[in-house]
Amino acid sequence: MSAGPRIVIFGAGSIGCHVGLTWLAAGLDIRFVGRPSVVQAAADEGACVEGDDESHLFAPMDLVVSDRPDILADADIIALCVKTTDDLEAARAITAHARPGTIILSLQNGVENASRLQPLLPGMTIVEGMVPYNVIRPTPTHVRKTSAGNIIVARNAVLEAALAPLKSTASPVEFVDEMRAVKWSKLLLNLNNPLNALSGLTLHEQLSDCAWRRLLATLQSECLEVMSAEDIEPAKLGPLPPRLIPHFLTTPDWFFNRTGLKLQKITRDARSSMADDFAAGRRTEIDFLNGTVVGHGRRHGVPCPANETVVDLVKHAECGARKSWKAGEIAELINRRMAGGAS
Ligand SMILES: NC(=O)C1=CN([C@@H]2O[C@H](COP(=O)(O)OP(=O)(O)OC[C@H]3O[C@@H](n4cnc5c(N)ncnc54)[C@H](OP(=O)(O)O)[C@@H]3O)[C@@H](O)[C@H]2O)C=CC1
Ligand SMILES: CC(C)(CO)C(=O)C(=O)O
Repeated sequence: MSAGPRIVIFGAGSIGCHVGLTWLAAGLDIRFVGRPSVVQAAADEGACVEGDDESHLFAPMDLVVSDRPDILADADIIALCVKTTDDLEAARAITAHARPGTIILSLQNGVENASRLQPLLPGMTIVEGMVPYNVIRPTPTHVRKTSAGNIIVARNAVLEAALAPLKSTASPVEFVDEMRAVKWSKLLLNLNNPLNALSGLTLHEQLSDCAWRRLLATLQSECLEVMSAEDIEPAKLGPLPPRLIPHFLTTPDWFFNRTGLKLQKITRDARSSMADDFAAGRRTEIDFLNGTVVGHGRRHGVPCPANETVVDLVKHAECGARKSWKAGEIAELINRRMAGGAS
């Protein structure tokens, strides 16, 4: 058992299980709060984490997984891994059980997590993190990393010490001073989440098709305009400066598929986390992704018809309307909105 700080993963889903099991394999003191189905699966089958050419198996006795948030009481760090739509319920449990001053590391997508969480969690120290890669979960406790990248976290001395053992592993965590730039850069990638969900395709199939990439490029161009209006320069997370990515996306399939898809190491079974929400019939994080672009665009007078169209389609789909679209159909709706028509 590790003598380091105790880390409780709140939300044992795709990211929670991937991060928690990877850190457990590195010898960190990890516990999980999850749904009863995850508690049962951990007790029956143990767990498995795959990715970065490694896999780790855990026997039931290696795991502490509970559906009772009272295990938060002796947490030094809580890694918040629920969907942003579940923040309120999570915050209530944390406030009721965790010690004041506990570090809450948000590993959620979205650019405004710290400012949204702080009033929900007064007295706690909120730190933002960013998970650049995709994870799929074939069974409740079997997770697989399905694209490239390592976690980035805002500089924080306690977290840097706690996560130092990861330095020598395949999954080191990078600490940065400018987290806002990192989060907005990730938002550019997450603008694809609704497109992937609405396409019904895997990420590999969808991104192999220039028609979908052109749509993503349009969503990103609007977001980059909004960032300029807000004086945000997105961080360079890969080989390309973020402002060049929309151009790269519109290169021919033969070129993009041999470069972009390969660089990102996107496996054939990856799907966006919003596609998971569609499949489970859950509310999505659209308000915190493309919806953020629309909101900031309105504030700055930057038109965002493509993001507006996609937000509408996802919201309608959440209410039971059509979930599966072709890229050309979405492009047509965007064109109509740009021309001032209804979508
Ligand atoms: N999946 C991915 O590849 C990536 C996801 N992200 C981000 O990470 C965050 C988590 O996403 P992801 O892991 O996909 O989501 P999941 O839905 O897979 O995991 C969240 C888990 O938390 C559970 N949960 C929610 N509230 C509670 C609660 N109060 N008590 C116990 N368990 C709870 C959920 O259960 P239930 O479903 O029953 O509500 C679910 O099992 C999101 O912000 C997402 O955008 C970032 C990068 C990649
Ligand atoms: C890694 C990425 C961008 C994959 O789509 C993601 O963040 C998600 O699925 O939510």
